[in-house]
Order: sequence, then structure tokens, then C-alpha cells
Amino acid sequence: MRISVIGCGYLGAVHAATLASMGHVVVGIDTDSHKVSQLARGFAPFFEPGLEELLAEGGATGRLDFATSMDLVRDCDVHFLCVGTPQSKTSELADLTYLEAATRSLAEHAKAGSVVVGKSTVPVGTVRRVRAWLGEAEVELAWNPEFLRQGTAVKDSLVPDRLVYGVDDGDAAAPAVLRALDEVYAPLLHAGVPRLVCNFATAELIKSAANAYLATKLSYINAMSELCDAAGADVTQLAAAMGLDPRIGQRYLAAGLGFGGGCLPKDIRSFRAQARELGVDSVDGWMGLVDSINVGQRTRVAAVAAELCGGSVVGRRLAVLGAAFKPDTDDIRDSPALDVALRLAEAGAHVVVTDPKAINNACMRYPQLQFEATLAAACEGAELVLLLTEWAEYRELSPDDIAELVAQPVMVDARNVLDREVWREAGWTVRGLGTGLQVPEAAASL
Ligand SMILES: NC(=O)C1=CN([C@@H]2O[C@H](COP(=O)(O)OP(=O)(O)OC[C@H]3O[C@@H](n4cnc5c(N)ncnc54)[C@H](O)[C@@H]3O)[C@@H](O)[C@H]2O)C=CC1
Ligand SMILES: O=C(O)[C@H]1O[C@H](OP(=O)(O)OP(=O)(O)OC[C@H]2O[C@@H](n3ccc(=O)[nH]c3=O)[C@H](O)[C@@H]2O)[C@H](O)[C@@H](O)[C@@H]1O
Repeated sequence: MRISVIGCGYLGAVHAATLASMGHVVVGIDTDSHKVSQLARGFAPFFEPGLEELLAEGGATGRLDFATSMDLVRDCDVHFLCVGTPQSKTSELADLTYLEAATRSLAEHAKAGSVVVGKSTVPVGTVRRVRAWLGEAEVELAWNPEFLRQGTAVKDSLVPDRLVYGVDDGDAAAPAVLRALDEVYAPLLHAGVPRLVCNFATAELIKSAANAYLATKLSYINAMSELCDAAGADVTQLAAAMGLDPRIGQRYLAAGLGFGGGCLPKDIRSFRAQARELGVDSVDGWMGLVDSINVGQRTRVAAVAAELCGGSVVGRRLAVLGAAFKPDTDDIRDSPALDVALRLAEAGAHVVVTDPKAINNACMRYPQLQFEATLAAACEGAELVLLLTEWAEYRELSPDDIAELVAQPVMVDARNVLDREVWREAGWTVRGLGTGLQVPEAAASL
């Protein structure tokens, strides 16, 4: 099939490359000419494991191309809308202006009978607006939310847990739309990936509800970590024991600094705003609590840092390990690590940040922080080390690796990934979250 992918960011570039690897002829369209020129030359404009290999394969087979001009979508049978839907700058609502612009532009170029498939995460009711933006274009519409995670996006796209097709069940064209989607995803369906067909509102809500559930699970275990600190219990052991119950499961129970990124935070706020508009107070209140528990973890980490510095971080040299919002990505959107680093810098500390992949993105945006390419340079002379993003190389750190570099052997392990006993035996003071030591109220204002 000939397919276009409109919007080639963390979602769209991976989607385009994986569709080409399945045998389709794909053109990715993006308004960012720098991104397009990198993609067209086979370079990933961001770090995503496995993406460059797929871009190279797509380029070599001639099945994958990228462009800024919508002209190239004319021959395509299916168009995927993958543009950003960030949080509005002035409210909790999703900003749909990119989606509107992309849809209106697509409508001018899409051939009659082609199928427009939304993939961006949108508030319930958006598909009706997309239909209106398509105007007189003689195209069909479907909504096919995406569940991939950054860092494992290629694998998640090639082996997804499920495919959700939102279609207009009252429309005579629905069977043809389903056939088109089945043809797109034929290799996945043959491999047994479950396929769920539903109406538009359900498809929109499935995506928001799934992200809200993941966020809920994370804030739940982070609330438990606060309880563990108050009660002298250990949240890592608590989570491990809870997770052994298959009804609960181990995943998304790692307590610590909480969630960030370009999706979960903005999606729960958008979900909250949707619930308010629909008059469903329970979801509004619930999402508000999930959000505030999550943001509260950042305050708690900053408070622990201040406590370990004797009550104030003013003038102290602090090393921060991690800038990306999670390991295996260079994405710094709503990064909890950078949020804590900035709070500590604002409180008067000299903060030196390192990260295996995200330094370039971070140093352009935050000139008030010092960035170092290596762990050794970041730790040199540090009076306190904060492990804020659990990259493998930080999880596997041993006290000997940095003991000679730091000024004081003191560590905040905000992801609870280090073996505290090993570090304590080596003479370090180590604090995690939910380890049975209360975060002081006085410092919590930081
Ligand atoms: N990043 C992820 O892991 C996932 C993201 N999503 C959703 O996918 C959507 C996209 O997210 P990301 O890829 O992370 O965002 P992103 O910001 O990385 O990419 C969006 C891309 O759209 C391009 N764009 C904006 N307006 C355009 C237009 N009129 N025409 C063509 N291109 C245009 C931008 O230049 C940018 O490259 C969001 O709704 C997000 O919630 C869903 C699942 C996973
Ligand atoms: O809609 C989206 O864009 C995507 O959002 C998340 O994916 P992603 O943001 O890539 O990252 P996750 O792996 O889910 O992690 C989110 C945050 O939770 C944190 N986290 C995760 C797991 C955990 O146990 N503890 C924890 O604090 C991570 O550090 C990270 O900051 C969802 O997992 C995807 O299914 C969804 O498609």
C-alpha cells in the first residue's frame, strides 16, 4: 500500500519506518525541514533504539521517503495523522492547532476514496472536529490510537499489545475502512495481535483511559512511598510483594521521582479537562490527585537533597545523573530530573547535569545549569550526587567508580535502583524515596 504519515516526531518517524519495514511504500511529511532532511538521509533526529536501522533499510529498499510538501501524499491510499497535541500554554486542555493545520492541509491533497487515520492522542469528541476540518474532501476517517513507549518504540510498533480501530459504525463505508486498516497491519494481524473495533468516542477514550491508568498506578505507588517513609517501611519490598499478585502485576510499580515525558503528564491534564467539560467530577478530582502526588515527588526529592546538605543547598556543588524523562530516550519534555535540577539551581546550588543522550537537548534550553558529557566530569568535586534518571550505566554504578571524584560520599537515589547496603558499606550516605526515612517538613518547601 502507499501510505503517508503526517508528523514525524517520536511517534510518526517510528510509525513511518515500521510501516515501510512491513512492505508498504511510505512518505513521511513534516513541517520541520531540518528533521525531514535528517530523516531523508537516514539519520534519526532523536535517540530511539533501532530507528536508524529501519531508516537505513527503508532508504535502501526505496520504500521510505520524507518531505515537507504535502504534494507527495496525492497517491497514498491511507494517511496517518501523527502530529503533536501538547498541553495548551494557557490551560490543561490539549492544543489541537497542529492537528487542525495538518488535517486542513491534508484535505487539500488527499485523493478521493483514501482513508485518513488519526493516531495522535486527542480528547474525546475530537474526531467530529477532524471530520469538519476535512471539509469537502472525499475521504473516509478512522481513529487508531497508539500505545508505543519511547525507548522501546520500534519493538512496541512491530509487536503491539493490541490494535484499536475507531470507526463510524453508522457509515456505509465502515467495512472498506476496516479492510484498509487490516491491509496496513496485515503482518501484525497474522502474528496474532488482537484487534478491537469500536466507535470513535470509545477509541479516543481507550487511549486516554490507558494512560490515566498507568499514571494512577505510578502515583499510587508513590503515595505508598510517602506512607512507607512515615511508617518506617520499604516501598521497594512492598511493591515487589504486591506485584507478585498477578491481578496487580510488577510493572509501573517502581516508586521514586515519578512520571514525566511528552505524554502522561499532558494526557492526564487533558483527561481531567475533558471530565470537567462532561460533568464527571470523579475523574476530574482523581486525575488532579494523581497529578499532584506525581509533582509532589519532585518536591520531596529536592527536600531530601536540602536535608543531606545540612538544610540548605546554597553554594553547594551537586551532580545530577540523568536529564531525559526516562532512560533510553533523549526526550526532555517534562523531565522530572531536569525539574529537580532547576529547583535546586533556583535555590542557590551549583548544579552539574550529565546524561548519556539528552545533554544536547537540555543544554540549549537550560543555560542556568552546567552540563557535562561524562559522569566523571559531573561528579568531580560534588558534595551530593543525585541519581534522577535510571540509565543502565547509572543503575550499574559502583561506589568505587566515583568515590575518588566526589567531595562528599552522599547520594540521593531517587529511582531506588542502587543496592543501598553495598554503598553504605563503602562509606556512603544513601537516601531513596519510601525507604523508611521521613522527608523533613521544613525542607519540603524547596
Ligand atoms: N511520543 C510517544 O511515545 C507517543 C505519542 N503519542 C501521541 O502522538 C502525537 C505526537 O507525539 P510525538 O511524536 O511525541 O510529538 P513530536 O512533537 O515529537 O512530533 C510531532 C511532529 O509533528 C510535526 N508537525 C506539527 N505540525 C505539523 C503539520 N501541520 N504538518 C506536518 N507535521 C507537523 C512537528 O514538526 C513534529 O515533528 C501526540 O498526540 C502524542 O500524544 C501517542 C503514543 C506514543
Ligand atoms: O501516550 C504515550 O505517548 C505513551 O505514554 C507512555 O509511554 P512513555 O511516555 O514513552 O513512557 P513510560 O515508559 O510509560 O514512562 C512514563 C514515565 O513513568 C516513569 N515510570 C515508569 C514506570 C515505573 O515503574 N515508574 C516510573 O516512575 C518513567 O520514568 C517515565 O517518566 C505509555 O507507557 C505508552 O503506552 C503511551 O503510548
